[in-house]
Amino acid sequence: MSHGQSGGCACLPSSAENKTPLQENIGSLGARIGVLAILICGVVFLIGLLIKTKDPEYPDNPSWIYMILIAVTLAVAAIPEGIPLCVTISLAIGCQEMVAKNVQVRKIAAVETLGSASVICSDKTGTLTEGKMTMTKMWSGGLEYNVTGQGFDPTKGAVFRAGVVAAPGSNSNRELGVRSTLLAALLCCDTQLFLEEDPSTGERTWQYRGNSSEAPIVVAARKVGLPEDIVSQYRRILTIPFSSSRKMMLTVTEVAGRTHLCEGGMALPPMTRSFTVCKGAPNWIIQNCSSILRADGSIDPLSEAEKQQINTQVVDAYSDLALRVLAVAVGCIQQPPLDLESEDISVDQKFEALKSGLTLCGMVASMDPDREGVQESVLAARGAGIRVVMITGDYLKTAIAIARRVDILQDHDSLTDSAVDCNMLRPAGDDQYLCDEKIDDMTSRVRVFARAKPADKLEIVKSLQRQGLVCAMTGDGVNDAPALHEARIGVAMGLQGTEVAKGAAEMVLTDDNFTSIVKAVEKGRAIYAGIQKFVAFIMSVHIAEVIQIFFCVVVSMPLMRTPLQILFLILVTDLPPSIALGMEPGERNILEQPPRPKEEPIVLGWMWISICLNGLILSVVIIGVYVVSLQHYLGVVFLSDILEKKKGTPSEAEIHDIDMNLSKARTVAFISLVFCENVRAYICRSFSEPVWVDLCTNSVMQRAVLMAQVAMLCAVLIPFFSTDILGLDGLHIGWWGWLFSLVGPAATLVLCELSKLLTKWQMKRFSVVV
Ligand SMILES: Nc1ncnc2c1ncn2[C@@H]1O[C@H](COP(=O)(O)OP(=O)(O)OP(=O)(O)O)[C@@H](O)[C@H]1O
Ligand code: NA
Repeated sequence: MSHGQSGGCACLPSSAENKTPLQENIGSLGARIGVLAILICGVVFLIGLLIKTKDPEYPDNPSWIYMILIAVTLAVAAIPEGIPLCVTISLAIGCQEMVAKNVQVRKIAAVETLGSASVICSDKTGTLTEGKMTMTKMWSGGLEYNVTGQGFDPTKGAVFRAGVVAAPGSNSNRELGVRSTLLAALLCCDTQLFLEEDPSTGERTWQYRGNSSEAPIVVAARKVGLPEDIVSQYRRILTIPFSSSRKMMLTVTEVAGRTHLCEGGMALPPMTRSFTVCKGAPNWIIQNCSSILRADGSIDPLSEAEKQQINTQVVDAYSDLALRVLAVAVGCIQQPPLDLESEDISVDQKFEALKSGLTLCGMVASMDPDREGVQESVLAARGAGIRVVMITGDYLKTAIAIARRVDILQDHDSLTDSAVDCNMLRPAGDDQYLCDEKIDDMTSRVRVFARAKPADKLEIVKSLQRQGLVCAMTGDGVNDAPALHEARIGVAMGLQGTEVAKGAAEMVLTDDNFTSIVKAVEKGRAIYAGIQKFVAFIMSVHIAEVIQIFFCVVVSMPLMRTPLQILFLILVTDLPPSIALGMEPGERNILEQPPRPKEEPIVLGWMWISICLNGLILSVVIIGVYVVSLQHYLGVVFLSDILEKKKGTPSEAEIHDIDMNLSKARTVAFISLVFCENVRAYICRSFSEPVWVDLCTNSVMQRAVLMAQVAMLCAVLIPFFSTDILGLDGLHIGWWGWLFSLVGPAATLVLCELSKLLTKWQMKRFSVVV
């Protein structure tokens, strides 16, 4: 957790929101279809004029008026008005469903970007691990100790000398090194323990308020019987808070009048007025120490050789056990080197003046269990072709040990290639990063970045995205905001995160859990796949409409539908199944496929073929139904024959009859098309799998089809609405009409299912090319 200062880099670039790839995709698709539609309209208009097409209902009107009407109909048929609407609905519903997966989406477009994530950069503490640390080992004066007990319960557990069998009932709680280290550490903590009562069960559990690294210290201090009300017994003069870039915390406490640090603790030299404690990253603290506290209470100079030895035998050894190690160093001050309480002196100056020449008092090591399911999620992400990268403030060896436990690093990984200390990114010192090529080389293979500062995250995410990867990046602190903003998918922590981090992020994990990210990616992929499915579904019906109008004009048949009927089909009967397609649960192997390339268009080559094929099948089927119906009700099919008939029968009633029969034929074609579309909605649930696989797994689809049927019945049966507004007449088509309209869906089912064989083959060829 990087609750750092709100310093320099926390300012956010205030650039306008970028469009997501999907929105760009849909936009350019729409533009292309628009151009195509205008071209087709023009061609059809000219053909119609050339062959002098006439309106069968108003044969006296000039041809060009009728052709304008047809051009409008064509435009309505060609432009897929439903797609942007369905995309918006699908994304909104996706956002809703993500909430149930503990993911709050702040920017709606992130839902689909998620599906293309190719790298997840995750924090360690609290995201991959539980962030509930328990001290299991400590070290002081050359002696090693084990700490027993579990969780934050300070009433059970004690400290025991490691490797020594203690007499029954005895422990090391009263040893000088143990008490001095824990009390000193406690003086440098701002964390409290309390009992929390579960309102439903009444069960009381110990919890902490404050910093997760400090909680185990407070717990252990109570286990050895150090005072609980430390604040009232020791007055703190100065606090230099922990920061993610300093990785240390320092406090100065007033100790005037005391001879010992605490009961059973180290002796304080005479005249000591204040007491400095610095706790934090061991390597840096040990470097700053000049002396060491021995087990008998004496203080000896600390040689470079001994520092080396402590680093390898204690710090590295504990870290290899996946423990987080904090060193505790102390200093007894008679006369402070500067005015500690002055506000004119900066925190950094005070820190510089106080941090050196300290005495190494001891080391505490805490264990942080992995979150449940993290390992499975890491493996799932890997199976899905997504790289998981750990970026942690912790020590390299601890980071490696935990990365191995959760399978971010695997046995065969070479450590020099896959795990680095972030100092490697800036070997020349702070803020002087390597050149882009060198950083890219490093980020292309490294999966564990240790001792990271917030600014490192920004460099890493920039580098990954330079390599064309779509990066999800977690963060919680104010200083993480620039990295979250830069990442295609910034992920803030809901529990531990600051408001600034949430503000910069695309989404917020309400449970801070890594597994939620992977679930969200899976969902994102399903939503994207759903969008592809309804785009294909909607596009093919438009293609069918265009072909059908084109055909009617060219062979000189009365048009099958009015613009209003087409709009009703697209926006009323077709809409619910389209939305249901967008809510498809996602095919089973969705996490076994590689992430889609960033630039990939929403409609792929093989999809175009499938769309056109479906459109063609639909138009052949529906034209067939229409022609047979015309023949059935009117006895003729072509425009010229109808006009001929009208001329031959001067009686008003007979002319009305001809118009009625034409309307009946259109109604049968309309009903049949709605049936076809409902069958196709099920067929379109998969591009390659047969329709009967998982037929009923999308319950929304059943309801959507029901809605479409009801809408269709309303359109053809409600007297005034159907006849006078839509120009349909379901009341008079007779049983022949209803039965015959079922031929359409049956033929569609067979033909579209057969076309999947071709699509399957096309898909395979496509994936070989990619
Ligand atoms: N309260 C604290 N006092 C002193 N030092 C601390 C404290 N908390 C953490 N540290 C030191 O800082 C390091 C962690 O730094 P940082 O907060 O940047 O990482 P983190 O956010 O806890 O870990 P992660 O990035 O994995 O979530 C620890 O390894 C420890 O050495
Ligand atoms: Na972002």
